[in-house]
Amino acid sequence: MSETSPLVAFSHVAKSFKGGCARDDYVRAVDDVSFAIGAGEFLAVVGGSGSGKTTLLRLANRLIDPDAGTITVAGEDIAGIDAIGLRRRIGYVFQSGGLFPHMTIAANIGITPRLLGTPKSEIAARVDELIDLVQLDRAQHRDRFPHELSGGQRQRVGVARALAAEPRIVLMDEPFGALDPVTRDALGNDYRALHARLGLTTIMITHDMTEALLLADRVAVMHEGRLVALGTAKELSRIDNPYVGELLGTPRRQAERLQAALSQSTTL
Ligand SMILES: Nc1ncnc2c1ncn2[C@@H]1O[C@H](COP(=O)(O)OP(=O)(O)OP(=O)(O)O)[C@@H](O)[C@H]1O
Repeated sequence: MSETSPLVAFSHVAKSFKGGCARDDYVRAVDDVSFAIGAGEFLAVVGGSGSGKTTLLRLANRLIDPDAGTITVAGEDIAGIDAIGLRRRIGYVFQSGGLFPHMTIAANIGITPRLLGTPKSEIAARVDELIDLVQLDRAQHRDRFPHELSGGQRQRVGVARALAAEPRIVLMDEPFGALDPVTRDALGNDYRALHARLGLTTIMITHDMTEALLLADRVAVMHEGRLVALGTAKELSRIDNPYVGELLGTPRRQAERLQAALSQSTTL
């Protein structure tokens, strides 16, 4: 990662929403958040429900605009970039896949190139390439509808669709959250390999600290709208923050228990 030219940078970013019972109540969804990530980096964002993770992603591709602060992509303030153009440069993978139910898998994957006016024959070739890339079966899956696929297959389609316009940056909102642990693990590892192979820069939200530590280069911890920690697994383990300690406790205990169980079974 280059310290001098981050690919995505947040500087004192804040976003509040009207909420609560009283007319003037505001929820500080994102509160004075600053961080930068370099090209090729994989950042996981963890934190409890309502801590501001999704708001952070939505700010990064101008689905919403901040009340304060600056967000830059490749050094350019995104406030001055056309929002639709920006979104085409940044892939977005939704938790539920976010596929259009009435469209085939091929049509879902090809939607962005189609909106960009890419010729039909080029779209068809690109769709085939993307189906291969996310390890689906062209013959079996290309012309099916989303409800005819498993949850894991739908998420693979979601990843293919996000990559269709060849973005450098991919934002993922809990992409593997609704999957069984085996599928989740396989998809996480496959995506990590794609991230490296395509030279992507990824920001992925997850509720699972173990997944975050295993997949990401660095982990950002959000708590009540604030970024309370950001670092590698090793760096996080040294941070003196009770919330971070609590989040790291589960993977630590799991690793210890697993180690104990494995050493017991080998001595039997
Ligand atoms: N459009 C909105 N209008 C009003 N309040 C909102 C809006 N979007 C988010 N919020 C509030 O902002 C806070 C942060 O929400 P956000 O969705 O970013 O959290 P999150 O960490 O992604 O949560 P989860 O893990 O449950 O998805 C919450 O209190 C939420 O209710």
